[in-house]
Parts: sequence; structure tokens; C-alpha cells
Amino acid sequence: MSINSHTHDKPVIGVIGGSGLYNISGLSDQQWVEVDTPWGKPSDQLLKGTLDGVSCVFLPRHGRGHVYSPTDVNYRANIAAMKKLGVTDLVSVSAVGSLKEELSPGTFVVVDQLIDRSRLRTKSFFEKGLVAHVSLADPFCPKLCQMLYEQAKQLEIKVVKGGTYLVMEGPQFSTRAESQLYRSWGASVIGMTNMPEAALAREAEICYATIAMVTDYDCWHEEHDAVSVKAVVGILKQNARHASSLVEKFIPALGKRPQGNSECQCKHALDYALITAPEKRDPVLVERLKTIAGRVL
Ligand SMILES: CSC[C@H]1O[C@H](OP(=O)(O)O)[C@H](O)[C@@H]1O
Ligand SMILES: Nc1ncnc2[nH]cnc12
Repeated sequence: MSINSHTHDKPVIGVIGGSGLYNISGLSDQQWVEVDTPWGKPSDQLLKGTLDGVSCVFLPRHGRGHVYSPTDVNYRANIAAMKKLGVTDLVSVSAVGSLKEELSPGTFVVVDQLIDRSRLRTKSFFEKGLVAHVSLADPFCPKLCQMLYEQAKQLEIKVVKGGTYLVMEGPQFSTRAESQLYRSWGASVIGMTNMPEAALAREAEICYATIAMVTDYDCWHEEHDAVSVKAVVGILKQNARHASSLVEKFIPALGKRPQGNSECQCKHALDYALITAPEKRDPVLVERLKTIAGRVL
């Protein structure tokens, strides 16, 4: 096995747009492209372009028109498509409910931890025939998180650094008892999509971070109505300008970091992760995995 380095990777910034973010503006040379992957089709075509000379790729997580539920999103195809298009750094923009009084609707949270309560999703590119175990101790890239936080601050957006995103299966919102339980665990925000997305990005050695936009107080808050799609969409619309200006700001900033991210630990997630003996590996699976793990195969 050879462990190559990513040192010469040119930065390509990926953005996965969640609820309310189905397109991004301001790109030059933009083109929607069809991408197929060994795990099937992503949620939609991907929008390729450049912003201030930096290459970027955008994908609406639920498809344009919001076609896929959180359970039905093909997370493996989405991440593999990003990898195929050369994405080095991936930012998810996600709508979330707040589990803390101080995180009021309209606040942006650069989350740094996850609790995964999703149940019906395929969580790994690796399977029988080639098993791998990557670290998820820090599921979000700390360097990417820091950059996003700084960019949001510069735009004078109300932003909080750090917080735990609890992933629920959905599609129904939580019961009050569940919402209280998650609060007692210390979770900050709740959503339905960041797992397995974060885990798959790690397996694909793509730096990944999330800007979580608080849209509601879920259903635990006695002075606020329980969350509804109407309320979420209303707050998303009010914050669309902030979300767009942040995306337009962080793409060039990330692409132009002087030292890039080639030495980031996320880029070495697979260095010691593969455990199946080479002679026991399934050659068909190995071939498929070259799309996301070619560096170590
Ligand atoms: C429309 S409310 C519930 C929906 O919104 C969030 O989506 P995303 O994470 O893609 O912004 C949440 O996770 C649910 O999928
Ligand atoms: N309260 C909530 N629960 C789950 N996902 C959400 N997305 C936005 N608000 C949410």
C-alpha cells in the first residue's frame, strides 16, 4: 500500500445547500453538470463555477425543489460526486432547531460536535471486502470551522463558535420528551442531515464543516410554538441574505488560504484506517472505492 500526499491538490470549495438553499449566485463560468458515482446518482446535478478565481461546486442536498427527505438523500453519492469533481473543502449550510435558550432563531452556529441518532442510512463507503475505521473524534475540520467563524464575524452576522448538532432520523420533528432528552444531553442544535454526511466526507478525506442556521426552538420552549415547516421557511427567507453573503465570502477566502489545507489531518484520515488484509480484499469493491480512497489503494 502506498500512502501518497495531497500536497499539490488545488483547492476546490464544495458547498452543500440544505433546506432553503438550492442555488448560489455570483459564480462565473457556471454550469450544472450530471455526475454519476459507483453509489448511484447524487441528489441533483452539481453547479460548477468560479468565484473570484476560486473553483467551487454546489449541490442542493435535497435536490432543486426539495425532492429527497433526509432519509432518502443518497449521502454516499453526494460525497463521492464532490470528490470526483476535486472538492478539497466542503461546507454544509444547514437549517437547525435550537436546543438552547441563547441560540435564538437567526443565529448561525459553527458546530464542532455531533450526536448521531439517525437509524436508516448507510453510513460508510467501506463494507464487507474492505473494512476501514476512521477517527470521528472531531467530526468537523477545526481549521475550516475557524475560517467560517471568522468570515461570519467579519460580515457582522450573529454567529457562535462551537456546539453539538444532534442528528435525528425524521422526517417527523421530535416529540417534546425527545427534545427535552437531547437538551439534557447538552446538545445545542437539532437537524436531520449532518450524519452520515460528515462521516462520509471524513472517509473521502475531504475537510468538512457546517454552518447551522437556527430557524426555531424545536418544541421544548414554553414561550414558542412547536417547530413547523412554515416557521422554518419563514426564518430561512429572512436570513437568506446573510447565508448568501457568507457563502460568497468564504469560497474565495478558503480557496486563497496561503498554506491551503494539504497538511490538515482530515486529509490523512485513511492513513492507518484500512484493516482488511490486502489478499482478502474484494477487487470489485476496491475498484469502486478508488473514487474516494484512491490515495491509499
Ligand atoms: C425543512 S425543516 C427540516 C429539514 O431542514 C433541515 O434540512 P438541512 O439540514 O438539509 O438544511 C433538517 O435537517 C431537515 O432535513
Ligand atoms: N427543530 C428541528 N428539528 C429537526 N430539523 C430541523 N431543521 C430545522 N429545524 C429543525
